[in-house]
Amino acid sequence: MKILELQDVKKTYRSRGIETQALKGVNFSVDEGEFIAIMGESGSGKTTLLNLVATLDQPTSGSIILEGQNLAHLKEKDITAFRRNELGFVFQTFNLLDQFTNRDNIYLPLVLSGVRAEEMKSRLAEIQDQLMIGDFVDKYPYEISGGQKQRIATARAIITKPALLLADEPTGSLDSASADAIMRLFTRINENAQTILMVTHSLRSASYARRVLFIKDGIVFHELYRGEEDQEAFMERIHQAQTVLRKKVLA
Ligand SMILES: Nc1ncnc2c1ncn2[C@@H]1O[C@H](COP(=O)(O)OP(=O)(O)OP(=O)(O)O)[C@@H](O)[C@H]1O
Repeated sequence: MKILELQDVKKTYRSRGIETQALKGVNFSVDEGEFIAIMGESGSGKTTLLNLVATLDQPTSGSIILEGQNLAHLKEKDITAFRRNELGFVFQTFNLLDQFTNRDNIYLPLVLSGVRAEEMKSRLAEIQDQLMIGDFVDKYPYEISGGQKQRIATARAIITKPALLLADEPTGSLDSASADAIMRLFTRINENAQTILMVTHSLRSASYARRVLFIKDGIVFHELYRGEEDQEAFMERIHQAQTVLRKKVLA
């Protein structure tokens, strides 16, 4: 079953009389239960793509079909409900609220959905150790580092058990041990049938995915499936593909 389909998606930004074509016709689909990494150089359109799927912005043309629903045909209130019930996000900016403790930031989406306090506690307990957030979960966001904020933001995104998890550079601010811990957690989430779409610059993080999409100048340029390969072999293949693709562009 397809959870997501993009058909000829284009996005042009217009600001101060300047037009930037960030996406020039993106086509791909995602089956339920996939774990996909999106790679591409800075400015290639990765965040734009994720924001469109996250329903935070609309394409200039083309269709985005999420769980069988064309987003362009949904009313704003249905989109809000959809976002809350089906999607989880980890943004580059984290979007944590400084007036709440980290714990309350993590609980916030559950509070909004009316989940009981006991249930919130037990859900946090399931992920707290792997995210290594126990020591600062009762501090405030302004009291912790960028990498620690990233892990709190990740906890908030996954605590609702979203059908589709969208993550923009979820390991961007982390050392390699913390990055590996997050990627192992993503793998566990994915094994529980949740779908993941993750933007990353990290070869190592990408090698945890089952498929890698390469985006270049606003289009999907290439893709790799992991198949039966182990992570090391897949990482090597992603690296080779990157090198070849870069050369092709320069040639
Ligand atoms: N709000 C905006 N207004 C105008 N142009 C924008 C806006 N957001 C992004 N762009 C432009 O669209 C293009 C794609 O940007 P995007 O942020 O999607 O790239 P990216 O691949 O995520 O880059 P990075 O890896 O650096 O985060 C870039 O040329 C960027 O300058």
